[in-house]
Amino acid sequence: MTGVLAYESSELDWCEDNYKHSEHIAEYFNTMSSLFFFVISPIMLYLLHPYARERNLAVHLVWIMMIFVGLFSAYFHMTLSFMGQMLDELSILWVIGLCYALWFPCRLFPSFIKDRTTFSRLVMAVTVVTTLSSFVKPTANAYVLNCFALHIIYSLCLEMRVCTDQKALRLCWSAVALWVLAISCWISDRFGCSLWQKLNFCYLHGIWHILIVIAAAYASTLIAYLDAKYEIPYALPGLQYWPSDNWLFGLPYIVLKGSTKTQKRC
Ligand SMILES: CCCCCCCC/C=C\CCCCCCCC(=O)N[C@@H](CO)[C@H](O)/C=C/CCCCCCCCCCCCC
Ligand SMILES: [Ca+2]
Ligand SMILES: [Zn+2]
Repeated sequence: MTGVLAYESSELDWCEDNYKHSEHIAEYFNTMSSLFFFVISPIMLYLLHPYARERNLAVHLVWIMMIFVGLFSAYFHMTLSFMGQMLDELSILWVIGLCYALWFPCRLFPSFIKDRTTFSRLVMAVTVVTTLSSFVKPTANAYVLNCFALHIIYSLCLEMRVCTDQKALRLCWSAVALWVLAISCWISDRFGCSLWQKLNFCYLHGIWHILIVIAAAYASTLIAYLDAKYEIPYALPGLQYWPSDNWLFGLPYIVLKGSTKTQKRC
């Protein structure tokens, strides 16, 4: 057991120099940038509360679990332990599973699935199997997770093809652009480390942490907004940005201009 908790017991080691700034923290900047999850998650919990209250309080689990993703990510980069790696990757997998169960559009369900409860059970089964398989070849886990990201983007493209809502389209492009920037940093840190070491700039993985949490905030709000338009149309959902709609950068959230509760569709 102590083996998997030991410092540097993971096969992964990111580009940032180890123990450069602290003898107890393997990758200082990567650890500190994981704390960004603690900043964004409570804000998103607060901003999405009106939508969650109307639609399903389980929506709050997404950003509660993202706090754990940040915690496990910080623990992983602090220790580079195998336990840290698995906690980091499996917590991401379970957040993605939860997002699928909550928000994947009914009209994109496989034909043999008739309702969200059955779909959620299928997602649960896939998540459990993926969790167990992740111990077979742990170095492949990150690539499997990135494949889920590609499927999310593909599903978003299907949804946006029929969307004429300019605010939703802008949010979609912003989310995709942030993801492209984030994944470029992740790949560059993974495969271009010798170049970045020559340039004395080994912080790309830390920058990935900051960009991916914002991309997740954008993408999850967009999917929740499309879901709200379909499932609770009487609540007249709209999109706004915090702290101000007029700022170039802000966190998106859903405003509900109507209120009466009626029967949900799925
Ligand atoms: C219908 C589904 C809607 C889904 C909405 C999006 C839900 C967001 C879910 C997860 C958030 C990702 C959190 C990333 C944590 C990063 C921690 C980390 O750096 N881990 C690395 C090791 O330190 C590890 O190597 C990373 C592995 C890859 C993770 C891939 C995450 C995919 C995130 C998907 C984000 C969607 C963005 C879509 C943009 C249009
Ligand atoms: Ca390192
Ligand atoms: Zn990381």
